[in-house]
Amino acid sequence: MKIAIGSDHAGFDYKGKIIEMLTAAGHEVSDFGTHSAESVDYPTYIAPTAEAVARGVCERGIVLGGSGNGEAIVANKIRGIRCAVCWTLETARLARLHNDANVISIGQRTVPVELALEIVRTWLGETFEGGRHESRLQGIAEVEQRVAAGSLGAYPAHEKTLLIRPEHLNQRGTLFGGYMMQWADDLAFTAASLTFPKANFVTRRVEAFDFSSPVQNGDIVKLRARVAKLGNTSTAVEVVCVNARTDTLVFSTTAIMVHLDPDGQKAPVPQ
Ligand SMILES: O=C(CO)[C@H](O)[C@H](O)COP(=O)(O)O
Repeated sequence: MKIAIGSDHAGFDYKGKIIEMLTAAGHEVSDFGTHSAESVDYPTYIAPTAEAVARGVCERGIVLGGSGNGEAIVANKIRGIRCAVCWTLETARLARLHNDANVISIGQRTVPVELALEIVRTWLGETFEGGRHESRLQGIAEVEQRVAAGSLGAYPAHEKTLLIRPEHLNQRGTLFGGYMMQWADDLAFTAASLTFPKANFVTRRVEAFDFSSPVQNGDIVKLRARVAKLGNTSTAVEVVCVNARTDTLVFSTTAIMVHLDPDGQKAPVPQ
């Protein structure tokens, strides 16, 4: 079986031991890191591990950390992933029988190594029971679909894709940040206004713009804005910009949009 595995520093030791065991048993293991016990942030390694399973590149995934909780949280953000935290043989068994978990998460600081290895063997050895659990998995899939469609959970995202042309460049030949600031403010306004159509928003402020990677002529950038929080008279809109050619973050910021009544006074955001 093709198995994806990933951990942070706190799960690094068990990751190596699990890889050894799986390889010896004839499985093909893709190791998504981390590659040392140096402290790292687990989403960097867990998201690609879970993604490999979601995309069908690997059939199953194993994620590890200190407790395994944060790792499971990350994995479960990826559409199509059902990740269960396992700390006993029973939780490993049920992860398959009831949840058809395609990823499991183990906390290296919570279980002895022999038990961790047995958890993996148990989970791999069991089969989904089906029956009454089928409709529950169907329910999970429907929740995912509604979240993706924006009808459940967070406020919907609004996107804008831009091709960077020569007229957008500064004297150094990279994107002039002022254009980006205008596009970000426009999109934040659009996202707030489409989320609360009865409101009359103006921008109160936009938090720091920290351009973490330059944008070149011919690059394609994607801006995404989403209402993150609703206050009484204002909303906070998250804006994220990614260079779609290089898949790197260009910046992320938050815009505060205030609703004004017909007299130009701050007023509760109408819903
Ligand atoms: O399990 C985890 C997340 O749920 C992490 O591995 C854990 O939080 C890492 O902690 P530290 O930075 O103190 O080593």
